[in-house]
Amino acid sequence: MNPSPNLFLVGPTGAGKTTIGQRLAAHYGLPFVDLDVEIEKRHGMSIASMFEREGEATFRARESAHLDEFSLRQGIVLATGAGAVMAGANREILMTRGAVLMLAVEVDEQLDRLQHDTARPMIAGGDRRGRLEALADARNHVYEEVADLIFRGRHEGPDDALPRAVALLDRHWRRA
Ligand SMILES: Nc1ncnc2c1ncn2[C@@H]1O[C@H](COP(=O)(O)OP(=O)(O)OP(=O)(O)O)[C@@H](O)[C@H]1O
Ligand SMILES: O=C(O)C1=C[C@@H](O)[C@@H](O)[C@H](O)C1
Ligand SMILES: [Mg+2]
Repeated sequence: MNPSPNLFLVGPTGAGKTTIGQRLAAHYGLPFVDLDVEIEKRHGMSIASMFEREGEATFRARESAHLDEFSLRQGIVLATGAGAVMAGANREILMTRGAVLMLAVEVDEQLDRLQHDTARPMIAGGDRRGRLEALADARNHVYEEVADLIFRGRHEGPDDALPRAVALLDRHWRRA
């Protein structure tokens, strides 16, 4: 049972916010919202094209507006984009409108999971490891700051991760 109005997922790219978020929503019988997907649908273009054509600042403004709009719903599982926590206004929304679950993942595991990915502008170009390490240095402490609980990803598939995440949430909600 979920006594929180919403469940927000934060964490680095490739941590599983989309994949595990969808499965958690199905498990708890709640609607799932992926902020990145909603922004793409609303503006009719991929995030990669948005970065290229309109710039990151435009994307960030849309990300904040969408987070504000969707987080006012009750009883949803919402996956944020990996950079959403970097804006103070977004952190305030996340911390006041639901429970925040951080999905944590090591850079080696991110590299493994995203080895075939070409859609993520923040890690496009060369030196993917260097980019992921720099993002981890800048962001991991911020995810931890907003999180009510932290799920640590391992080298396992989503089918094995899901029951561990459910157990963590159930323990948290039993205590709440
Ligand atoms: N244990 C696991 N947990 C989550 N995802 C996994 C796991 N193992 C493999 N994957 C794979 O990792 C890939 C990245 O996951 P996903 O797209 O859910 O990350 P994300 O956190 O939503 O990233 P982004 O912030 O870039 O949207 C997917 O292809 C997913 O199937
Ligand atoms: O790491 C980031 O800042 C981003 C992650 C994705 O989820 C998208 O929100 C976008 O590509 C930006
Ligand atoms: Mg995602």
